[in-house]
Amino acid sequence: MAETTEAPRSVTHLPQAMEPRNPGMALDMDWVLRARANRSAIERRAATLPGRRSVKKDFQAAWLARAISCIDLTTLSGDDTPGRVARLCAKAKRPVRADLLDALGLPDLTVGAVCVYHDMIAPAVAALDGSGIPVAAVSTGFPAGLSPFPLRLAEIGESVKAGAREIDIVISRRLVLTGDWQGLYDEMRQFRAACGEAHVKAILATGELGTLQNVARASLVCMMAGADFIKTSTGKESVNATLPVSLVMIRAIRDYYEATGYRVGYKPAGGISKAKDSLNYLALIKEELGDRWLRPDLFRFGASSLLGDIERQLEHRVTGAYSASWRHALG
Ligand SMILES: O=C[C@H](O)COP(=O)(O)O
Repeated sequence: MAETTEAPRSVTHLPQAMEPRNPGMALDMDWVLRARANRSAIERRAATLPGRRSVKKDFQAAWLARAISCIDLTTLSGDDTPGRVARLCAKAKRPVRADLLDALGLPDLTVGAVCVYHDMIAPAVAALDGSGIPVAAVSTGFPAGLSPFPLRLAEIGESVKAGAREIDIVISRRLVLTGDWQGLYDEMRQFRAACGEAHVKAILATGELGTLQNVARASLVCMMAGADFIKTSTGKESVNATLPVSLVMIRAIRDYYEATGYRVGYKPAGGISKAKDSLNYLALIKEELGDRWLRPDLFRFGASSLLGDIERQLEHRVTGAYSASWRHALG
């Protein structure tokens, strides 16, 4: 089994994004229709990743810290309250106990963002004030994206006004399922325009797109329409982030970068709850896209419970014992 032999370069205090924003381009239908995905080859490659790559024990804590810095710490529940969001934000600012960081020789760190529904933006912005951690809001009739189009655009505007610096939109899956690439492009263009300065993550809901070829094409169309990030899932589909889907999406990101010079970010989301899984995703990104993408301006995990497991693993490295998972609620 190959091991990644290096520590991640600088765990925290990562330089702020200097990346020029993807402006998008005209819809290139030939390119979209050329995009294919060979399911069996992709599944084979994804299946061998965990066996081929492992992070050397000495560097595991640093890689787990890197994973934390890339988490969009998320709560998307009908019973969210300002109190729960404030507790989540406290965790976002101090995701790992100071004594553990000291023992592991890790500097202070925070998560990448806090991700909430519209009504929870204000309490999140208040709780994160002065921390530099952005609030991301899910939008456009999340999770199904089937509310009237003008309302979906208005929702984006309201969330930006409320202080969200990142907007996670859901695409209309039917546009993909019917091959209406122009319709998807136009929709995404308008979502991007409504976001203004806020960065836009396009949620493809890959578990509902039918084929990996559709995932590849939808990824390209959203990037052509100006997505800053492409994101797998809402977390509410029956199949959410997977390694094969990720391989398809990050190869689309690589193709887009090679053709345009613009780096688009990647966010796997939904069902990523184990520290070990987060290391597999980081290894995949490192192999396919390189180190530049292993920073929070270009990579995020959408996750509600991953942080808790990472903290348990870090604690285990210090104390030799695992604590009960209930001690790591909220994250
Ligand atoms: O975008 C984030 C997802 O909704 C979180 O999903 P999860 O609760 O399965 O971690």
